[in-house]
Parts: sequence; C-alpha cells; structure tokens
Amino acid sequence: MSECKNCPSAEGCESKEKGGCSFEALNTFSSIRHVVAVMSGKGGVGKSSVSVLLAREMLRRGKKVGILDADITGPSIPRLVGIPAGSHCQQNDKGILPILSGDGIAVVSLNFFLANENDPVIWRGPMLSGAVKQFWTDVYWGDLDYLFIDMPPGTGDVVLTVMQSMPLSGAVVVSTPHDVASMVVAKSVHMAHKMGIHVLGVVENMAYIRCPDCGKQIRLFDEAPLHALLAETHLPLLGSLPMLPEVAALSRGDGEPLDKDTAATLADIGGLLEKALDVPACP
Ligand SMILES: Nc1ncnc2c1ncn2[C@@H]1O[C@H](COP(=O)(O)OP(=O)(O)OP(=O)(O)O)[C@@H](O)[C@H]1O
Repeated sequence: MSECKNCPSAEGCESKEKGGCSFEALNTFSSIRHVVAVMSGKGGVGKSSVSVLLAREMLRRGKKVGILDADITGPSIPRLVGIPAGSHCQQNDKGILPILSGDGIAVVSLNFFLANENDPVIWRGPMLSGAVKQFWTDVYWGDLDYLFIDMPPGTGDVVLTVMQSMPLSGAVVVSTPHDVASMVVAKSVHMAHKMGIHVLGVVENMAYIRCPDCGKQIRLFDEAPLHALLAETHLPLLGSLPMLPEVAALSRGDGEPLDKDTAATLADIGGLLEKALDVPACP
C-alpha cells in the first residue's frame, strides 16, 4: 500500500485521516506529478492514438512524459511511438526500465515482456490486473511530469484496478461522434465518477475530414449524440480531432507532422489539461 512519500496525490489528501489509502505505492525511486488515464468504454475510438498525441503535445511543452500501456491484451503503444518490435525492458537495482521512444516518451507495455510481439496474452482478470499494478510499483519511471495511462476498452477488471490502485490526477475520455460510441462511453464516465475520478473532459476523435480542395471541415456524422453525452455527463469538450492519414500513420513511427489546425487543437487540449490539473478538483 502507498506510503504517501512519492504519491502524486499526497498534497491535500485526507485518506490517511479517513483510515487508510487503497493506492499501491509507486516505485520508490520514481516521482510522477500527474497521472492521467485516457479512457473510453468503447474499443477502437482512438484511446491509444490520443494518448500518444497528448504525450507528444506535453513533450512539446517541455514536460517529461511517460505512457503506461494498460491495454494488456491489445497493446499498441510501442508501435504507435515507433519502438521497434522485439524491444525488451531491462532492469537495474531501482526497477524495471521503461523504453524510450525516439522523441523521448518513456513507455512500458506488456509487449516488452513477450518473446514475440504477436504472442497472445491469454490471462484471466487477476493476472491482467497484477501486470498493470507491477507497471506502477516495479517500474523505475524516474521523474515525470505526466504519466498517461492508455486504458483498455470497457469497464472491466483492469480499468477498475487502475482506478482503485493508482492516484489518478484525472481522466480524459475519448469518443467518436457515433451514437453507439457515445452511449458506451457514457458508461465509463459514470464508472469514473462513481470511483471519485476527476474526469477532465471529452476528446472527440475522428470528428470530421477536411476537403483536400477547399479545406472545409466535413462532418460525416451527426453531432447530436456527442452533445447529448456532454450534457448528460456535464463534461466539457476538450477538442475535436479530424480523421487524418497522419494519425492513422502514427504506427509507422516516422512522426509525420500534423496539419496546422490539428496541431493547434492539440495545443489547446494540452493547455486545458495543464490548467485543469494545476487546480484541485471540486469535492
Ligand atoms: N484521428 C484519426 N484519424 C485516422 N485514424 C485514426 C484516428 N484515430 C485513430 N485512428 C485509427 O483507428 C484505429 C484505432 O485507434 P486506436 O488503436 O488508437 O484506438 P483504441 O481506442 O486505443 O483501440 P482499442 O480499443 O483496440 O485499444 C487505429 O488503426 C488508428 O490508427
């Protein structure tokens, strides 16, 4: 259990007085200022892509950033940040060492512990949760400003473990404009609220495409479901990202630059996160 010393939520935390803390202790040699979960009830909406885009935006702001790939059975972060297949974590006397992406993001993913990245992970819930906890307790993250946690889809064991055992500073919810996505995403927002997690807002992904001739934004789907989600959950829209070949090509790891508008949207989202995380959440 946590010893408070290097817990990102230690300041103003009353858990000790209230009879204990359920968080796992972070690796003794590490210190992390903000832990941000990137989540969505729905699969395939772009959690991993948005995790990487947010991490890069925070790097651009001069921050030290890591990504904990909590999507144990479908890890995609190593690919998205361009870490070569077959890379394996080393260990020293301080703990397991994350692997650094070319641009300097510290990454830990189950893929780094598999003999072959195509090996399936056929584990039951407790094993999956145990692995995620170890990524927190046994990894020597060093000093980070932001650790993004790329959550698996749904509201299952691993998501519950992250929410219960890591002191999250906040969560960013990713949704696409589709009606079904909004409905399923609402479930994960309600879960987060029930667990007392500060949900910072929603990133709408694949919101529109841009006409290559005139540059006009074309929304392919109705905005109503997203607005209904925002109204029902009382969350702000942090920003809308387009469907973009450069985002789909993140896995090529060649860091193709994003267009000016998308970069500006990410800069806005980064600014909102910094601002929201520097003030304590409402009780
Ligand atoms: N804005 C975007 N433009 C184009 N393609 C995108 C965009 N966002 C995500 N994608 C593509 O959609 C697919 C799913 O994205 P991603 O893996 O980030 O989603 P996910 O929510 O993390 O998925 P999972 O639920 O499986 O973990 C990927 O092929 C990714 O390249």
